[in-house]
Amino acid sequence: MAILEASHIVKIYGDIKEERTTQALNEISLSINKGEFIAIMGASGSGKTTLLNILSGLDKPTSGEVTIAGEKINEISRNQLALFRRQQLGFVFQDFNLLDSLTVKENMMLPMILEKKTTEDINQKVQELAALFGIENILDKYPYQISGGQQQRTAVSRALVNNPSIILADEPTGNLDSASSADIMECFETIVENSSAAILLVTHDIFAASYCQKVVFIKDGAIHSSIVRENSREEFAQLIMAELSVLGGRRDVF
Ligand SMILES: Nc1ncnc2c1ncn2[C@@H]1O[C@H](COP(=O)(O)OP(=O)(O)OP(=O)(O)O)[C@@H](O)[C@H]1O
Repeated sequence: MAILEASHIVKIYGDIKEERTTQALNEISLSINKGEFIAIMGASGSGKTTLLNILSGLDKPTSGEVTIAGEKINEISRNQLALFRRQQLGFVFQDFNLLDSLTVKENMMLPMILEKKTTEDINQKVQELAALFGIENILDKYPYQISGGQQQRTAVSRALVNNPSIILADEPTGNLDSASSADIMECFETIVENSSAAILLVTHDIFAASYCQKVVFIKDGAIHSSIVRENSREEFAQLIMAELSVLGGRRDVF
């Protein structure tokens, strides 16, 4: 069942009357099923961030439609959209986006407090996710007292507290060393195995993308191709690398 459906998304930045426009997305259609784990790759400027912003309701498309969990997000009012995003979507960012003045536990609690969950439910969820991602012993620490990998595991846990239908991750391994990157990608694998949440990540990192079940390549704002993982992660990484070289663009920006 599709949890996210994007159809014919077009995004044009700028003032059409002044003729200073950039077409960032050109007729992108994409469907993500429950429990799917997908990466989007493409050269710098190909439209990845624009697409993620539109899929998450942060920005509106010039034309086209996004449906998440059966709701057309373009038709949801501003106030309702904030609520919808908190209930249906989980976000993970490159720079973790934790609140510095709150502990790990408090960072995880915040989205549940905003949802007015009971203290019992909140504590239970924190314990459950902390155990799943191995952060039980740092729950009372502040972000500056823990490593980047631990901060990202906290951010992944926070993204999951309200049981979202889909997790959107923007370069989640961008600020991590290779060991912590592997760690976070394994956390995502755990999510896919243990819940029905789908995961969509945007990345330049072949290693991170190789953990996914499918990689969609975009070029000049349109879907260029997609490949599905069938065998080992190492073999999939080779396939991704080959596809990126066909895609063209500067290698150093992937
Ligand atoms: N707010 C904006 N106003 C005008 N043009 C924009 C805006 N945001 C992005 N663009 C343009 O739209 C195109 C797609 O940009 P986008 O940021 O989505 O690419 P990207 O694939 O995420 O790049 P990167 O990998 O470097 O983050 C680019 O040509 C960019 O210059």
